[in-house]
This record gives sequence, structure tokens and C-alpha cells, in this order.
Amino acid sequence: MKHHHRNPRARGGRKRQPSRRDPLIGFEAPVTIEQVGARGDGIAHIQAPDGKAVLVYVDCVLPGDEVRVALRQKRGDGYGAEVIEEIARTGAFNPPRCSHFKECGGCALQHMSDDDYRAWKYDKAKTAVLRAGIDPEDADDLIAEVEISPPASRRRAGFSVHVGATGVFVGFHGRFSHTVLNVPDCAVLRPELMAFRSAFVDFLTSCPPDYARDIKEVFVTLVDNGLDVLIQASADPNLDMRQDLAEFAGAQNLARLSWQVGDRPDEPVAARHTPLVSFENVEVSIAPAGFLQATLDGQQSLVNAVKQALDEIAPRQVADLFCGVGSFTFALALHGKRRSVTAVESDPRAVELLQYAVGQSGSPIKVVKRDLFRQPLTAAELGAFDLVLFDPPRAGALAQCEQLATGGPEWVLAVSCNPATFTRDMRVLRNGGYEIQKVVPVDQFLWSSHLELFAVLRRKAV
Ligand SMILES: C[S@@+](CC[C@H](N)C(=O)[O-])C[C@H]1O[C@@H](n2cnc3c(N)ncnc32)[C@H](O)[C@@H]1O
Repeated sequence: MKHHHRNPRARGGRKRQPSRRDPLIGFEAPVTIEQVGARGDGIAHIQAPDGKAVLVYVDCVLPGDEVRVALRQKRGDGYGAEVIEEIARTGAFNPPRCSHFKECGGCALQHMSDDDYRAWKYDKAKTAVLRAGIDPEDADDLIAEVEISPPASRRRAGFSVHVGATGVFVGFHGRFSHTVLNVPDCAVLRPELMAFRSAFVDFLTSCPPDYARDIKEVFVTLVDNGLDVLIQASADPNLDMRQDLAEFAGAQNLARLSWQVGDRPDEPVAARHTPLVSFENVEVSIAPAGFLQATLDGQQSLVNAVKQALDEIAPRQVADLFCGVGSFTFALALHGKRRSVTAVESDPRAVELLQYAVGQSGSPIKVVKRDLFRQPLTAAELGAFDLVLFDPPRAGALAQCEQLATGGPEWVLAVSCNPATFTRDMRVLRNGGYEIQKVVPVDQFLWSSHLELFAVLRRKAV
């Protein structure tokens, strides 16, 4: 076989230049923090040696703080900068709630006072609503108070794992780094997840390092009857490791422990009880690391908002799009008067598990497997419903919103985990004749920059 060696000069290309270090990396300057940006970091400007204003993003600071920073890396349109000296702290600074706040990449805003934090999340919702084209005078009337999940309430976590010469680490990545940090006093996770994390560190410490080193991540979900755990690894466990894991699952009373290599299907190593969650008293099983709302409080806030809308709208035929295993589906079908629901989802496992729960409970729900990005419900199909709820992944529901804009029903309920795609989708719906009647911000990722938004939309009468 002939090999073609590429010679850039032979083809008139330029000789590759040795990479040159950015002269601003390492540059130090005093700054006053102007505001907290969308990702939770402080935003300020410094003057570079050439006189140009340079945007810097600074962690763990508040507006008004005066600090001396060193530029560490290029970040977007500016530079990530580290505080090397605190000159004057003027912001209402809350003592961080865990010992690893400054190093850990998990939370960005623990140091804000509770009132400022609430106001910051509200502003995030308001920015999304204003960008959707709502008149600034109307925005505050539309947006409800932010519903914030309390500390120690997150019921799902993906811990990174590193087993090496320096020890065993099960936790989160450091800020802008690949280093895995142990997080023994994380303030956002449920105590059951914290106890698991610590037991898993002990387990990996006692394992032969050769087995333990294959483990890259562990996903833990607290369900109604225990913990459902999925280990992501680079190789299959051998017989000894399987035996050890089964014993560990027993000792920790896990509901299920599964193992997955890359994208291959996961396999149960210890299936002790079927992991169950309950929606409107209907038990549903989840797939390993399958989607659930991040906190029970957040799920309840969203479901309550859905129920309130049902009470006001009294629909008869409902579509629940991107339904997962049914966090909203059973409320839509069973709250108050029973009504028929068509629930649509692309993930085959979620479809199967929801279908099973529907069959067992005799709920008036039809489950459909369909890819709503490629094949959204068409305007003609949407004619069968008087209410559509959609709850897409972070990418949003553009294709579906385009169909809703041309032929959607009178009422739409939108749930979003990404304010940017929420804004885009709301614009499409508003251009199609919908009015946003209400927005409920729901914060399930305490002290992070994430926010969920629930919106009620109604088609304007023509
Ligand atoms: C944010 S989750 C919401 C799930 C559910 N509504 C809940 O609250 O539990 C988004 C869901 O959309 C599903 N999904 C992702 N891409 C999809 C697509 N192209 N078509 C249909 N469903 C999709 C995911 O599998 C996931 O279940």
C-alpha cells in the first residue's frame, strides 16, 4: 500500500511555526469586579501593557470586590484570572459551605449571600424572558419567585474517579482542570450520595490497583428504594472484581450496581431490587443513570406548576413530548379528572420502562417512541391535542416549536434546562402567535449557574 506523506512546503503551504506563548498569560493587575456573569464568575476589565482593555473572568468574587489577579488562560472573549491578593472585599460575602469550594468546579456561587443569590437567579430568568422579546415593563409580572432546592437535596451525581500513585479520588473536577478532587463535605448532595462516595473511596482503596484503575466515572441516583449505581470503566471487570463488587453492593444495600465499558450496553453486576421512583403513586423503574429531575424538590415544583396549569386549562387531550420515564406524564394523565396523554420519547429504554408502568397502572397514556428532533409532531398531528407539554434536553426543541408555531394547540407548557435555547424556542412560539403567560424559575443546581424554566403559553385569539 502506498503512503502519502504530506509535506506542507511541497504544496506551497507554510512551515509550521513553533507555538508562541500568549504574552498576557501570567500578567498581573488590580481590578474591581463589575458584575457576576452568566456562568457565575466575576467580570472585570484590566488594562494590558499595550493599553488595550482586556476582559477577565475571576472566580469566587462579588461585584465591588477589589482584588489583584493573574491571568491564567484564554477563556472565550477574555481571560480566566486567579485572585492572588484580596485588596478590599465589599460584596456581601457568605462563608463558603464546603471546604473545597475554591478548588472544586461544582459550585460557582456559594460565597453569595442568600438574597443576592436569589436575585441573581431571578435576573437570569428575566434576561431569558427579555431576550425572548418580552417588553421590559411586562417581564416582572410574568416571572414567579425562584423555587430553590435546599442544600443536601441533589439526588443524582456523576463522580469522576482517578486511581493513581497519589491515591484514590472520587469527586468532581477542579475549576478549569482535569484534576479529580475528593469532595468529602459537598454541601449540595443528598447524604446518601455522600455516604456512598466515601464507601466507594474505601472500596477502591482496598481493591487491587489494576482493577480500580479501569474505573473512570460512577453515576449514582437515589431512588425510592435505595441507590442505583453505574460504573463507567475502560475494561470489563474480571471474576474477582465482580465478586468484590457484589459484596460491596450488599454491604451498602444498593438497589442495583451496573458496569459499562464505553458506549457498550451496561450490564448489572448486582441487581438486588428493581430501582423504583413513584409518580402520582405509580411506580416506574429507571435505567442505569437514566434521566430524573436532579432534586425531588425541583421535580415537585415543576409538577405543581403543571398541575396548577391543568386546573386552569382543563385540557382533555394532552401530548407530553420528551417524556422520559414520566415525571410529568402521570400528573398530566391522573391529576384531578383523568385525561388521555400521548407521551413521546426517543430513548428506547425509557419508552419500555414507561410503557410497562403504564400497563401495570392502567393509566390512560399512549407511549410513542419517536425522535422529535428529526421527526417532530407535525402541525396536522398537533391538531389532536388541546395542550402540549415539552421538556427537551439542553439543545431545546426547535424543530418541534416550528411545528407548534404553525399548527399548535391553544395551550403549551414548556420546561427548559437551558435559558439560551429557551429564549430561542420562545421566540419561535411568539412569532407563531403564542403569548407567554407565566414563567416559573426552578433552581435544582444550587450555587451553580444552571436554571430551569417552566413557562405557560397561550395562542392569541385571531
Ligand atoms: C430533560 S429530559 C426530560 C425527561 C422527562 N420530561 C422528565 O422530566 O423526567 C429530556 C428527555 O428528552 C429525551 N430526548 C432527547 N433527545 C430526544 C429526541 N430527539 N426526541 C425525543 N426525545 C428525546 C431524553 O431521552 C430525555 O428523556
